[in-house]
Amino acid sequence: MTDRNDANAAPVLTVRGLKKRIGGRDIIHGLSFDVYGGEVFGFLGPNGSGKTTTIRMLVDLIRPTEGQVLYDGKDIRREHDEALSKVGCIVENPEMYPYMSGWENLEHFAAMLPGVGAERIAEVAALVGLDTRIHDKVKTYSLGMRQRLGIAQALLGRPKLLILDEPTNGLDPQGIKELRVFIRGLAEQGVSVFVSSHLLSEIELMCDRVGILSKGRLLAVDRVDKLLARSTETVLWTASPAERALALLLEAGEAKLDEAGTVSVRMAREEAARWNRKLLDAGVEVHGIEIRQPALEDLFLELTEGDAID
Ligand SMILES: Nc1ncnc2c1ncn2[C@@H]1O[C@H](COP(=O)(O)OP(=O)(O)OP(=O)(O)O)[C@@H](O)[C@H]1O
Repeated sequence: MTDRNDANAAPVLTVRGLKKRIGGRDIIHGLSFDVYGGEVFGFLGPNGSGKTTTIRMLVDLIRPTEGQVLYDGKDIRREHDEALSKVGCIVENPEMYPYMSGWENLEHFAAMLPGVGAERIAEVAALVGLDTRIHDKVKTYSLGMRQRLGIAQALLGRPKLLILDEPTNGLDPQGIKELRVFIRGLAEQGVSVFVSSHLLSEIELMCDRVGILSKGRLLAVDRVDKLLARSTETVLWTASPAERALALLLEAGEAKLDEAGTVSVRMAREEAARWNRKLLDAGVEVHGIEIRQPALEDLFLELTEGDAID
């Protein structure tokens, strides 16, 4: 994994000051970020945070109120066709004809793209692992296969960036795993992927960087490991009397006592020894300490707390 702060890395997608106002209400409040060549960028936010609205602006389905979207330096307003030729996108469920075969569906879309013929259709079918079933009718495909056919369609025009809106929706864990492997494979071949999700855990493992969206604002954009370094560990004490341990640890932070009698509190690993001594000095018997690594999910939930119910 390369460090995307490298000044020489060229962005495939550049977004600057992107805003959307609908019906007098600001939905998107000025997003700015870049997606670089060959990286997988996760666009994360709870339901209703504005992911789909943003993606619609990125692919020119709706017009931004303000701001700029550039693909490979080409502005989607001023150099519309050239800019959009760099991007393949699946927003929600792609339209497929169930009574036609996968191949016929791809042929249908290829007809709109100059220079895309049978050879490229065979290539994308193989790329998404549908080569053995490509001549079967789409109505016989599983959801995962339909999804892959949608991706094949988006890849027909050899885009530099693939945009996927909530691609894990409706997939079982095996399907999610396959999608992850596939997306990483695409990135390794130099195709950048922008993938949105409301469930961090499902895409954390496939992304180089993530942007966390809440109420139309990007709260953080960084590499997964750097985001993790920002969050603190949780320390769990099994001690008795547990209530006494809780009372003391409440001085350290928002300590909680669970039904099993374990007191948990978020604190840096280095702090744990000092607080443990305090417990012992106060006559609390400590039976065990566990330091739990922060999960990106915790940081995500913390940053976006309360967002989904707004
Ligand atoms: N055409 C519209 N008119 C009015 N409000 C809209 C419109 N489109 C989106 N919104 C509002 O903008 C906010 C963001 O919606 P959006 O669909 O972009 O969120 P999302 O993050 O994609 O969520 P979800 O995953 O639920 O689709 C929501 O509060 C939604 O109600």
